[in-house]
Formats: sequence, structure tokens, C-alpha cells
Amino acid sequence: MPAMLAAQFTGLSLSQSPAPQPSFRLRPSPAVRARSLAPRVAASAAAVSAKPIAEAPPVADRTVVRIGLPSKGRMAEQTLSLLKSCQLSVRQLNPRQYTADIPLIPNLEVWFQRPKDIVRKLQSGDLDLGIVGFDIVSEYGKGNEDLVVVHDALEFGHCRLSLAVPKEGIFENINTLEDLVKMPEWTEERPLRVVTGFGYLGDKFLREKGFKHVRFLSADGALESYPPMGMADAIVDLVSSGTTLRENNLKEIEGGVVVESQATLVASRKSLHKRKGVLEITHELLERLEAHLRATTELMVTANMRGNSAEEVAERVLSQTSLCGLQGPTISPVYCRRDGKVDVEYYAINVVVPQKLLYKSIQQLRSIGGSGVLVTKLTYIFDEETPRWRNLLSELGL
Ligand SMILES: Nc1ncnc2c1ncn2[C@@H]1O[C@H](COP(=O)(O)OP(=O)(O)OP(=O)(O)O)[C@@H](O)[C@H]1O
Ligand SMILES: O=P(O)(O)OC[C@H]1O[C@H](OP(=O)(O)OP(=O)(O)O)[C@H](O)[C@@H]1O
Ligand SMILES: [Mg+2]
Repeated sequence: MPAMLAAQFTGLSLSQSPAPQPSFRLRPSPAVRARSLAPRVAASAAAVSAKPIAEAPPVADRTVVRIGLPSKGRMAEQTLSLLKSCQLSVRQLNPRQYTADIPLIPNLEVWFQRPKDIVRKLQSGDLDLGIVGFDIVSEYGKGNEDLVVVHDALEFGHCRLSLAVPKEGIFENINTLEDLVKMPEWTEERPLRVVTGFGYLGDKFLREKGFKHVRFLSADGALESYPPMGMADAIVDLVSSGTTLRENNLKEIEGGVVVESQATLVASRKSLHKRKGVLEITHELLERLEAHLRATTELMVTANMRGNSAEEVAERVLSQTSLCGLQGPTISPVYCRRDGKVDVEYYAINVVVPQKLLYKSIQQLRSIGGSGVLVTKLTYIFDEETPRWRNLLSELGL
């Protein structure tokens, strides 16, 4: 069925909206904390009402832990490949089956679900954990405090939920959200018509930004066709490369980003507290994911260097800015037999360098006499403690 046939006007008018709510945005940062969605999305939860926690079935009636993974769409393959890179290959006996397992974690059951259903099932207590885009967590979680984002930056599925308008016509000189709010065209009789698949977030965002006369049209796909067809004035949709907007003569405007998104690991707070094994499994997943993602930007460089002592070689290596490693280089003697005697003429240097500095590091190594350079990919870099785990425990009051 064409997407537009599935569309329906919700008739939401922002003129009856309550006072503006504080805005929210995911800001991925290296040590972002595990947190509940509540501070950022809870504000209008009452208006659009998440399923009350009290309606969910008790969490204690099953012993196996369940994680929901995207069954289709662009996140599905990348989720499996990230898990595989963490030695957590998912074993699915039949591609049409919705359940699978991860042999390395015996008490964990995998359920393939549509992303929005993962969020719904986390809230209903049918799943304990899930990997899903932050856009979907925010839209379908609606500020439910039971949802806890355990890892907010799994480094795939990057996109933003953004408002866009036509490049031409009455929007030709509209370049900011402020310009759009101030347009005299929008009245109670003729509101700004916005088509979106993100009704909760779209509504909340425009209310907060002071829009008074807005009408939402909900649709599932091909949203960019609505303005050129005259069916909507603006769209609120996901953007990654920006190609679809461009090809349909639409533009984003300053201040129009509703939420930045990428794949996240989400958990049910109740499960973390009450279901046996959930906290332990979450800890292992978090450790592996963090250590793996940390490792993907680094490379291990090994080289040999002639020298009189390890200290003398260390002096030379540490004089180079790109060769300091995580905690300094590891330098070890290379033993060889010369004239029947064990002797040390060379030293082996092991140093972890950022991928983007690899070439510079090799040049620096050569300049101080390094030879036989080997470069190896790393699977994990485990730090002493993962900041996200500490933050999760504090979020849970543990
Ligand atoms: N350009 C993009 N467009 C849409 N989603 C993207 C994009 N880039 C990353 N994503 C992420 O991928 C998730 C799934 O998007 P996708 O469109 O593949 O699946 P779907 O919406 O479930 O499938 P369908 O569009 O067929 O209903 C989004 O919720 C978002 O987190
Ligand atoms: O900025 P871009 O890289 O061009 O990506 C954005 C487009 O991708 C998504 O559509 P999708 O491909 O999922 O098709 P759909 O509309 O059928 O869901 C999204 O809804 C945009 O239309
Ligand atoms: Mg899509």
C-alpha cells in the first residue's frame, strides 16, 4: 500500500498545548553516562502517556534473560556484526525463526523484533535488554523511567531526526526555526502541516519551540514526497546523508534537529533490579562492547630497534609525540645467539597508536631507527573499569 494511503491526520492542534517543556538531545561523548530517559523525555509523558509500569506482568516468572535485536531494516545486519566482533555471534538455526541464542552467554535468549516492538516489549517486561536506535527509544519510550540507556554510542546507525521544509516558494527565505515560527501564514484555520512517523517527538519538539498552530499528519515512509505533492508543509524525518532531502528539493533549517541518534543498548530497570542474571549479563555485554569500540580506533604497532639498553631505546621512542602508547611503549630485548653466546642487539617496541596517526607513527619510528614494522588490529582494549558500568550502578542506586 502506498505510504500516503496509510496516512491520517491526527488533528493535534498545538494551540491547546501546555507550557513549553525543556528540550533534550542526545549528545554522544566518550564517557557518556548510562541514564534513564526521564530527564529528557519525561516532560510530556503524561500527555501522550507511556504504558503504565503497573500494567506490565511480573518480571519474576521466567528464568532466561531476553535481549531484543532488530529483525529487519538497516540496523539488523550491523547489530549482528557488532556482536560478532565482540565474540558474541548470534546462532539462528533458521532465518525465519524469531529466536536465537548466543552460545557464549548460555542464559541469554535472542528475540528478533521490529525496533519499535523492542522498546514496547522492554516496557511490558517481555524483554530485558535491547539494541535499538536512540530515535526509536525516545519515540516509543516516551520518557518511561523503566528504560535505561546502558550504552548510548554503539557507533552505527547514525542519523538525526530533523525538521525540513521546501527550498523554494514561501520557504525560500526561511532558514531557521525562528523564521518558521514567525511566519504569518500559520493560523488556527490554516496550521503548519507537518508529516512525520515520529508523532510523540515531533509534537513535543514543536510545542517546546513555541509553535502555536500545527497539525500533524502521520505516515510511515516516503515522507519527502508530501511537501512536493502539496499534502504537507514540512516533514520531521530521519536524515543521515541528506540525499533524500536534496533529491526532493527540501532543506533542513537551523535549530531544526529534534534528536541525534545512533544505536544504543537499552535495558529495563525493573529487570536489572529483579531478574536473576540480567545485571551480570549486562555487565559482560557492556564490558565487551566498550572494550571493542575503544579498540576499533587504535592499532598495535610492533617494530625492532637497535640499541644499547631498553632505557636508551625508550628515550628515543618517547622523544616522538606519536609513540607514547596508552601508558607508554613496551620495550623488550630480542635475544640472539652470536659466536655461541646469547646477546641482545635489538629491542622490540610495542605501542598502541590511534588509527588516524598510523602513518605519522611509522614515519617517527623510522626516523629513530625502527625497522620490521608490524601493524595489528586490536579486538579489545579493557580499561580498569568501564565508566558506563559505574554510571549504571549509580543510576540503579546500587
Ligand atoms: N537514513 C536513515 N533513515 C532511517 N533510519 C536510519 C537512517 N540511518 C540510520 N537509521 C537508524 O536505523 C533505524 C531503522 O531504520 P530502517 O528504516 O532501516 O528500519 P525500519 O524503519 O524499521 O524499516 P522500514 O523503513 O522498512 O519500516 C532507524 O530507527 C534509525 O535509528
Ligand atoms: O539522509 P538519507 O541518507 O537520504 O536518509 C534518509 C532517508 O532514509 C530513510 O528512509 P528509508 O530508506 O528507511 O525508506 P522509507 O521511507 O521507506 O522508510 C528516512 O526516512 C529518509 O527518507
Ligand atoms: Mg525506514
